[in-house]
Amino acid sequence: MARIGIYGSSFDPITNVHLWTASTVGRRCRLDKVVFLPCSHKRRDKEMNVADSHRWNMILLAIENNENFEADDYEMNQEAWNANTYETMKHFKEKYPNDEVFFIMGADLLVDIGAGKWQRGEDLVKENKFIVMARDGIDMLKVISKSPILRNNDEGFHLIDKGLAMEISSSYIRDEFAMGGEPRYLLPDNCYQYIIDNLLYQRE
Ligand SMILES: Nc1ncnc2c1ncn2[C@@H]1O[C@H](COP(=O)(O)OP(=O)(O)OP(=O)(O)O)[C@@H](O)[C@H]1O
Ligand SMILES: O=C(O)c1ccc[n+]([C@@H]2O[C@H](COP(=O)([O-])O)[C@@H](O)[C@H]2O)c1
Repeated sequence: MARIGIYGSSFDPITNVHLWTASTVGRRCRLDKVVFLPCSHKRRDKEMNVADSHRWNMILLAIENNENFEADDYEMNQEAWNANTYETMKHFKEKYPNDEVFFIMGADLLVDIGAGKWQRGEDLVKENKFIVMARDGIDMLKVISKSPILRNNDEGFHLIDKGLAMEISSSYIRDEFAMGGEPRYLLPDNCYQYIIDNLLYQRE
C-alpha cells in the first residue's frame, strides 16, 4: 500500500516553497509520491492570473527531475467549477483504491475549513486524512479544539512543523514581475525563464 499526498493549489505560479514543502512533507510523512493538483480557472472564489495551460506547463517544468513528484490535471479538466476538495478526494480515493491518500495543506486552510468556509467541510473532514503544515501565527491544536467541525474528527490530522517559516507566496512573485522586480531565485530557473519567454505576469 502506497502513501500518496495530494497538494492542491492555484500554483500561479509554482514557487520554491511549494517544492520545498512538498519534499519536506514527503520525507517526514514517508509519502511514496506527492501529486501537484492545480485548481481550475473556473474556480469562483479566486481569480487566476494566467491560463491553465501556463500554470500546468510550469508545474511540469518544476517537477521534471523529481521521481517522487507527479502532476494531475483532474480539477483543470472538470466541466464546470462545481468541483470542491470533497469531490476531488473522492476521485483520488477511487483512482488509488489500495493506497492511503492524504490532502496536504497549510494551517491557514485548516482555519478556513474549521470556520465552515469549505463546501461539505464536515464530510470532507470525516472521510479524509490531512497533512497540515504549520504557518506562522497559527496554533493548529487550538484551531482544531475550537472548531466543532474539526475537533470531533481530529484523528485525521497529521500536524507537521517544518522547522523553518520560509514564506514565498505566488502573489509576491506576481507583484515583483509586474513591478519590474527580480524574483529569479524564488522559483525554479526553467519556470522563471518560461514566465519571461511568455511575457506572463506583466503590468497591464
Ligand atoms: N510557507 C508555507 N508553509 C506552509 N504551507 C504553505 C506555505 N506557502 C503555501 N502553503 C500552502 O500551499 C497551499 C497553496 O497555497 P497558495 O497557492 O495559496 O500559495 P500562495 O503561494 O500563498 O498563493 P497566493 O499568493 O496566490 O495566494 C496552501 O495549502 C497553503 O497553505
Ligand atoms: O472545497 C472547497 O470548498 C475549497 C475551498 C477553498 C480551497 N480549496 C482547495 O484548497 C487548495 C488551496 O487553495 P488556495 O485557495 O490556497 O489556492 C486548492 O486545492 C483548492 O481547490 C477547496
